[in-house]
Amino acid sequence: MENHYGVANLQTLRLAELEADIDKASERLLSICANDGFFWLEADQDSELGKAIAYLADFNERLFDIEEEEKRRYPFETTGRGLCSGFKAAGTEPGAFGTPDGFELYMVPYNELLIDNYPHELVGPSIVKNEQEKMALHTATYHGVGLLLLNRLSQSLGQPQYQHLASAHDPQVPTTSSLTFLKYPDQQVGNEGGHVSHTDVGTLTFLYTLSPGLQIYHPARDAWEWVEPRRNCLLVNVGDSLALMTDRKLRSSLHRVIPHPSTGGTTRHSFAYFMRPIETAPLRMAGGQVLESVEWHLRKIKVFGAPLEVQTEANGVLLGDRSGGGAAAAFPDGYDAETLMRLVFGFAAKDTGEEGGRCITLEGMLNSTDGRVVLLQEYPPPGSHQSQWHGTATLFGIVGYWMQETLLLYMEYELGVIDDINTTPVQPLV
Ligand SMILES: O=C(O)CCC(=O)C(=O)O
Ligand SMILES: [Fe+2]
Repeated sequence: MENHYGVANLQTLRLAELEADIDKASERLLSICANDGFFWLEADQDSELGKAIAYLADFNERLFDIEEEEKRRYPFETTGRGLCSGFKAAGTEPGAFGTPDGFELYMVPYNELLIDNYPHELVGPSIVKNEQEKMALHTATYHGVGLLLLNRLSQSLGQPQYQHLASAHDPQVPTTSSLTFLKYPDQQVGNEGGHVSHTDVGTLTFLYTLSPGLQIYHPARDAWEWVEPRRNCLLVNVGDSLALMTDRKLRSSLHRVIPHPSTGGTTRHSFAYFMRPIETAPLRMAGGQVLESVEWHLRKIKVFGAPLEVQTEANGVLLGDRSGGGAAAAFPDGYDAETLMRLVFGFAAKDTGEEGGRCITLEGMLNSTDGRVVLLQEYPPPGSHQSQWHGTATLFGIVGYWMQETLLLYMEYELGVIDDINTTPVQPLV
């Protein structure tokens, strides 16, 4: 596979300097979260976080050594509540190229590990049950680091409306947070498998992996860039919920996983602590609507995980009577996802006369409470000096599963094959 991607140049923060708040660590944290949305967090090997990473890296390998049959007893769709527990088999959702994804995952929910008197008992393979206490201990360490980062961000953001970030992550209140273990088995180099382009739904993601494959989208360079794994460093990124809680002062960045040219035939492991708000935390959406964090979480996870027949149905909604190609709905000759992205931006850029942002909505695509799902949100206003790619990340973040069909729809609109798409003006962002 031709490797024409550069390497992302991400900044590093040391946990110890954030704890002591020296060398302007809080200010740097805010600036990184507002610009890149991704950074390295370096942990001393003998710190609590260093020990948590070492334990979970080992656990990750052992978890995926067990028979798949045992993991399949805990499908994430029906295990626990809040779609944050259990197993997803490989190849069940669209991957980075629209063909089936190349990873399996297993989620261990925060609530069952750490909330006192939580009514749902932890279920799962015996390895998970047997190591519940250790996992609880290490998850608490991760959560504590997350709270430290949120407190430092509140401090740097200053204004009163941003002082609640830590309390919206109260460690004793139910949340959709989870420890998530991923395995990309037997990666074949080429345009298949991987993990679809997306933004993370939650607050902060703490990812650890020693295998390449992860890419981050760099808006200014209009390019995907590899993340080169680093030992003893967590890759931290801002998720949608934190972007929403800070009125998008922080950036939730687009990323994906594709097979790296050096990994043909090998297995890739990664694991993450997905820190998410308490279930009842209010999140103000782009259009002004306020959703409870759990509702937002369920919507977005359903978009990632919608069953094939629902997607086929949506092809009908999105593309007239085109017979459903499912996740692998073919692009027309000569178009790939990135060409289509450019087409979308071309379209967006042409709208420079608009006041305020625009959002494209499709009614009732998901069974959501208000019957509408925002598919594309473009902001700040076209023509503004600020980046309009941020809005595009929101497009991919929310669309996830539907991304290719949406792009195809845009292209058809752009080429005049269809003459109408439903656009609804939204409040400009401040
Ligand atoms: O496996 C990876 O490196 C990234 C996984 C990821 O982005 C996710 O699970 O949200
Ligand atoms: Fe992610």
